[in-house]
Amino acid sequence: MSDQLLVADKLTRRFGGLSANEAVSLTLTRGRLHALLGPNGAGKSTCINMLSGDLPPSEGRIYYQGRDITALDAPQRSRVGIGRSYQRTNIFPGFTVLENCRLAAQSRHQRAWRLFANALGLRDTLDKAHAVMAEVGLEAQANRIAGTLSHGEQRQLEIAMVLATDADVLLLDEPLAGMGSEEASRMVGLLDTLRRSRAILLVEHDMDAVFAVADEITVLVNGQLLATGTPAQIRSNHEVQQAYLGEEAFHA
Ligand SMILES: Nc1ncnc2c1ncn2[C@@H]1O[C@H](COP(=O)(O)OP(=O)(O)OP(=O)(O)O)[C@@H](O)[C@H]1O
Repeated sequence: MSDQLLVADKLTRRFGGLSANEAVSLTLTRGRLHALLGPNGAGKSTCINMLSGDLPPSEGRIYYQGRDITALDAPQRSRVGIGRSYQRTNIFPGFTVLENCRLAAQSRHQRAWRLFANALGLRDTLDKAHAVMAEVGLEAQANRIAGTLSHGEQRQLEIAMVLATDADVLLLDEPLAGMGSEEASRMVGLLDTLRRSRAILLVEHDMDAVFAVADEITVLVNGQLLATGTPAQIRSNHEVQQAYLGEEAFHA
């Protein structure tokens, strides 16, 4: 089905004797935000690293729009349409917001860029940069040096840079980390909008945000998939409640 953009089929990743992910399967669908939850060390980063191509799986396959992309590395996956953000902000702090977005736009079209380095190519990346700045709400900051933005704006910029690569699968690793409540609710609003035309995988510790924005939630514990379901199903799942004993989000 064309709306199923990314399918992870029984992904396993071992580090020596440890199974950081054991036969984890999940599907990312256009128009839906899928959150990945789990206590520290559950295997969330390992999972996102396998989907982004930063870490090869020990076993299992990954499909993008039906095509097996397991063998593609991270830059190749970025070019087919899978973008990721990292736990730590990953921008060029000495460049302006606009320049950061243009560099990201160029990275997707690297080959075309070299062959056709002409005015049209420059215009295309400039147009793309303006479009993504507008989409995340940073248009007014276009000429600011990225390193002088607030923490929340830097995370917005990082997402703009992922969008500039034309990604339709967004793998977002803790985009709310370190944010105050106002910045966090702005980011939740942004995720809500971005999800409409893309598929999003969200790794996030902020439970309120996850339950507010997710269409579907997968819970990992010790590298194993404990449950997948709607927020309401996950909240009332007894095994999940046990894994998160004491967490308010599961006792509402
Ligand atoms: N490169 C590595 N080498 C060895 N062990 C690793 C490596 N990366 C992760 N692990 C181990 O795999 C398990 C899962 O780690 P992972 O970082 O994926 O969990 P996580 O759910 O993202 O945790 P957190 O919420 O703390 O970020 C942990 O036991 C971790 O120590």
